[in-house]
Amino acid sequence: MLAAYLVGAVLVWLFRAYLFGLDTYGMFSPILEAVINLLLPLYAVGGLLAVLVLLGTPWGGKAAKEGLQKVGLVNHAGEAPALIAKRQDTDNPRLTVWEFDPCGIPMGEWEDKRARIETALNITIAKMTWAEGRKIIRVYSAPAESDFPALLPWKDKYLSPDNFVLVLGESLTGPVSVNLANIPHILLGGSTGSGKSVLLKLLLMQALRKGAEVYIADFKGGVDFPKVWRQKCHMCFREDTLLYVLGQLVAVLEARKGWLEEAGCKDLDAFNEATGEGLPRLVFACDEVAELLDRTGRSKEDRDKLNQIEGRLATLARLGRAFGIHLILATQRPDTNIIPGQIRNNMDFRVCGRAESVLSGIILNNTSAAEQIPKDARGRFITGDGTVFQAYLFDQERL
Ligand SMILES: Nc1ncnc2c1ncn2[C@@H]1O[C@H](COP(=O)(O)OP(=O)(O)OP(=O)(O)O)[C@@H](O)[C@H]1O
Repeated sequence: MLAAYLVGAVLVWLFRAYLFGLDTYGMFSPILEAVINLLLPLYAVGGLLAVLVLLGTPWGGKAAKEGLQKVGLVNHAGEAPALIAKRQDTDNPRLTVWEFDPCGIPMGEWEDKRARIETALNITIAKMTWAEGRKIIRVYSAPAESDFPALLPWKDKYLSPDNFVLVLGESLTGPVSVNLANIPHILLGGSTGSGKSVLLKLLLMQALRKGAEVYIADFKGGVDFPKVWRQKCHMCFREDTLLYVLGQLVAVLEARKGWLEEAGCKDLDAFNEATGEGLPRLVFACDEVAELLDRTGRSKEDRDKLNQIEGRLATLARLGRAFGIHLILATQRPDTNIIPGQIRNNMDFRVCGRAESVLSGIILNNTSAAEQIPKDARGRFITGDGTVFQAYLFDQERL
């Protein structure tokens, strides 16, 4: 439309004598011609400026700003974020990327108002990230009607060929995975029935298939782990056994430390490559770690034992990465001080299922994150970076 406007202006200017009948105004003709000569270029320049302004404002920018204003995503001055650009995602054509100038609104507030932003923009948000050194907020969206399947059965072809990548499920942006070689420990949270035990086992199954040795603490006598698990994993059914096993893992850590130092290798993979040793990764898992570490009503002797268990877990959490020793801990209890900071702070990959705000705050440092998971969703989780995904459901009898 603007191009037609500009072409029209040029044509009018070229044929001005004919169009305005300049010759017919006698002595006023030169004045009229001068006025037209001045006005038409001004008209063209005005059009050009309009083009430039429109090019700088993406399609729908005004509506997006108004929508966000209406749902209350505003800064102290009452200003809503400005849309800078909107495009199709190059990696995943199903997604649209919205780039906003956040106008000083912190990411936490975007997360808190996620559902309202979805309504305002009529989209389903797949994830939100900072870009360009926190100058821009990128919102990755799918069409509003997009949803996760209620069930995503596990298929063996999903097993990652990469060392030591474990896959968890699928988000709207694609598969969600974690590489234990880079992020060594995983903390899973979720209220009862959220699907965290199934997710924990999904991760352990992949670790086993990749050649890791798996250690499981389970004080319910193994009822949660069918026979096939007990055959393939080292099970700890009692606190004494657990203390002993954790002691062994710390001893392995110390031994590996010496070997790596001697060989001048920075981590387990480098050591295995340099020496051809093939030392396995060791994974320790506990489905209810808050329960395990709870001292309430326990005798002095038991509390001493739990202190030692906690100390050994903390050592593994702090030093395990380089030596290929990993923790995967799950909890459903929203007790802030039961998982000690020195363990929790070293668990960098955090995932939370359906949960109350306190548990969501403990796992993800964001009390409203887990609200994005519908109450009836099973196996639906959100990661620390705000990615929602549906976990693969696998048959735990077929380990
Ligand atoms: N990924 C999934 N997809 C679909 N359904 C799932 C998924 N994971 C779990 N479920 C369903 O949810 C039920 C509860 O799962 P799970 O036992 O893992 O929950 P939980 O959070 O560990 O609860 P609890 O702590 O009480 O054991 C399962 O029996 C299964 O029917």
